[in-house]
Amino acid sequence: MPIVLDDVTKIYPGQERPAVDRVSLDLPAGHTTVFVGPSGCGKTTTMRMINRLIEPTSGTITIDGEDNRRLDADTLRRSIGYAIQASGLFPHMTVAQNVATVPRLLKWNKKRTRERVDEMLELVGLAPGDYRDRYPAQLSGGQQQRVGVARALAADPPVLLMDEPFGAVDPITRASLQDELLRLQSELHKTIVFVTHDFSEAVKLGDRIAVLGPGSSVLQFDTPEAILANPADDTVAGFIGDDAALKTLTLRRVGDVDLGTTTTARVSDDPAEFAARLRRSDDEWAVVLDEAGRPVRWVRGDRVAQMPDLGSGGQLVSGTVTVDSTLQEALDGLLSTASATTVVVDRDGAYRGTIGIDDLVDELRRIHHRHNDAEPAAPADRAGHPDPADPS
Ligand SMILES: Nc1ncnc2c1ncn2[C@@H]1O[C@H](COP(=O)(O)OP(=O)(O)OP(=O)(O)O)[C@@H](O)[C@H]1O
Repeated sequence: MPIVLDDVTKIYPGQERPAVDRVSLDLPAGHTTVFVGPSGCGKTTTMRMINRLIEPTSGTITIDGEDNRRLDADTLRRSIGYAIQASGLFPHMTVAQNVATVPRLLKWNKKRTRERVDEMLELVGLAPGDYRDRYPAQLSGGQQQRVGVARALAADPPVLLMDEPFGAVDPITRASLQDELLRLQSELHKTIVFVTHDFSEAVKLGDRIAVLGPGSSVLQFDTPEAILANPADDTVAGFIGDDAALKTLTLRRVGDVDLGTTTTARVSDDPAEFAARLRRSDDEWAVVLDEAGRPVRWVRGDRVAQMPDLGSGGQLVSGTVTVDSTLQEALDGLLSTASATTVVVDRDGAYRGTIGIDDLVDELRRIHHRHNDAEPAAPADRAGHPDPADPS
C-alpha cells in the first residue's frame, strides 16, 4: 500500500508555528522509508497523522489511494501496525494479551488469536512456550521491543509505523533488532515508515530516507547511498557528519563481498595430517571447527604438529560476524578485537570464511570510485534491498 502525503500541515492548539508545515511525500509500497531529523522537527507528528492518532489541520493523506479520513477505525487498525519506543506494552497484560491487542479488537476467535500470537512470537525470535505468559516487567528491554514489533504485526497490516522502536536498548541489542527487522521485511514487504534521529540507523534500514528539517520540511528524499554521496545542502551534510565514507560501509553486508578463505580442520582431525595440509597451503593461521562446523579456535601453522589433539590449544575465536552483518559492524568487530582478520559465520554459526581490514579498505575505494565516476549518484544496488524506484 503506497502512502501519499499531500500538502499536510499540523498546527497544535495554542501554537503559532506549525509543527508540520505543508509536507508532501510519496512513500512507496512494500519499502521502508525512514524519517530522520533533529528532535522536535515534527517526525512523530507526521507519522501519527498517517494512522490518525493526530488529525492534520489541512492537507490530505491517502493510503492505497484512499483518503485516510474516510477509513473507519477498524480498517485503520487492520491496515496499520504501530510500534513505539520502549515498546509501549501494557504492563498489566501478559505477552500473549499484548500481542493479541488488535486481533481482540477485531473480534477474532480464541483459537485463531492464540495461533497468531504464537506465530508472531516465533517470528520475532521468542519461544512462545517460554514467553507467552510472562509480563513485560519479566522481559529484557530487547525482548520487550520484540514483543512490541510482534504486536504491531499481529493483524498482518500492510503498513507498519515504527517510531524510534529501538531507541531504548543497548547498541548490540539494537543492531540485532535492526537485523531482525531487515530479515522480516525481506519476507513480508510491508510499507514501513520508520522514525529515528540516528542517521546510521536510517542508512541501515531505509530503502529511502527523508531527511527532515524544522516543520518537517523535506531537505532531501532519496536512497541512503545517494544522500551519503551527494547531500543536498550543508544542513544535510552536517547531519550525516564527517564520516560519510564510513557510514557507507553500513550499506554493504559481509555476505556481499568476496570472503577470504583459510585452512580449516575439525576438532577430531589428526594434528599431523592437518599440519601437513597446512604446510601445503600458505596459511600461517588456521581455524579449527567443532563437529557442527562452527569456528572454535585459531591455531598457528607451525604449532599444530606439536599439539596432542585439536580440541585444545590455540586462541579462542572471538568477535565473529555473520553474513548478515554490515561492513560497519565488521569494522567495529575488527577494532574491538584488535585483529586484522575476523571469522565470518552463517546464520547457524557455521564457518563461512574470513574478512579483514584490507577487504573493507578495498570496498571503500570501490564505493568512492563509483561515485566519482558517476555523477549524480548511481542508484542504490544494495543486495536484499530492492530499489524503490524499480517496482519490479
Ligand atoms: N500535543 C502537542 N501540543 C503542542 N505542541 C506539540 C504537541 N506535540 C508536539 N508538539 C510540538 O510539535 C513539534 C514537533 O514535535 P514531534 O514530536 O512531532 O517532533 P519529533 O521530530 O518527533 O521530535 P523527537 O525526535 O524529539 O521525538 C515540537 O516542537 C513539539 O514541541
